[in-house]
Amino acid sequence: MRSRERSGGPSGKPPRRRRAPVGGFDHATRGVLATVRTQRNMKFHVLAAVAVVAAGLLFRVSALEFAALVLAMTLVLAAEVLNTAVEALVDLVSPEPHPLAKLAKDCAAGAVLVCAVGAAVVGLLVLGDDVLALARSVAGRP
Ligand SMILES: Nc1ncnc2c1ncn2[C@@H]1O[C@H](COP(=O)(O)OP(=O)(O)OP(=O)(O)O)[C@@H](O)[C@H]1O
Repeated sequence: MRSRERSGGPSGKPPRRRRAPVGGFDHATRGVLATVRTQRNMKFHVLAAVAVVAAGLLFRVSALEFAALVLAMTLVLAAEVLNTAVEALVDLVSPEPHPLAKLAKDCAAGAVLVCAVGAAVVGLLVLGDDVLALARSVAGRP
C-alpha cells in the first residue's frame, strides 16, 4: 500500500468512512428522541408545541403569525436538545463537582429559559386575545 493511501490523503488524516446519505439524519433523530425520552422538560415543551399548533389552527392565525409561533417553538426545542448535549458532555468530562461544570450547565439551562420566555411572549401576542375571548365565552361572560 502506498503511504498516501495508508495515511488517508494529503492531510495525513485517516480516511473517513463512507456514510449513507441519510446517516447523519438518523443520528440527529436519535438525539432528539433521546432528549424527549430522558428530559422531563422536553416532554413539556413538545406538549406545549402541539397545543400551540392546535390553537393556531383553531383560531386561524395568519401565515406570518403561525411562522412566529413555529419559530419560537423551534428555538425552545433546539435549545433543550443542546442543553441535553451540554449536560451529557459535562457529566462525561467532569463527573465531580467543578465551578466550570456548574457554569456550563447553568448557561445551557439559561439558554432554554431565555428561549422559553421569548416563546411565551410570542404566544401571548399572537394567541392571547383569542384565548381570552374563548375563555370568556366558555365562562358565559361577554
Ligand atoms: N459537575 C458539576 N459540577 C458543579 N455543579 C454541577 C455539576 N453538575 C451539575 N451541577 C449543578 O447542578 C445543576 C443541576 O444539574 P443536573 O445535571 O441535575 O441538570 P438538571 O438541571 O437537573 O437537568 P435536567 O433536570 O434538565 O436533566 C446544574 O445546573 C449545576 O448548577
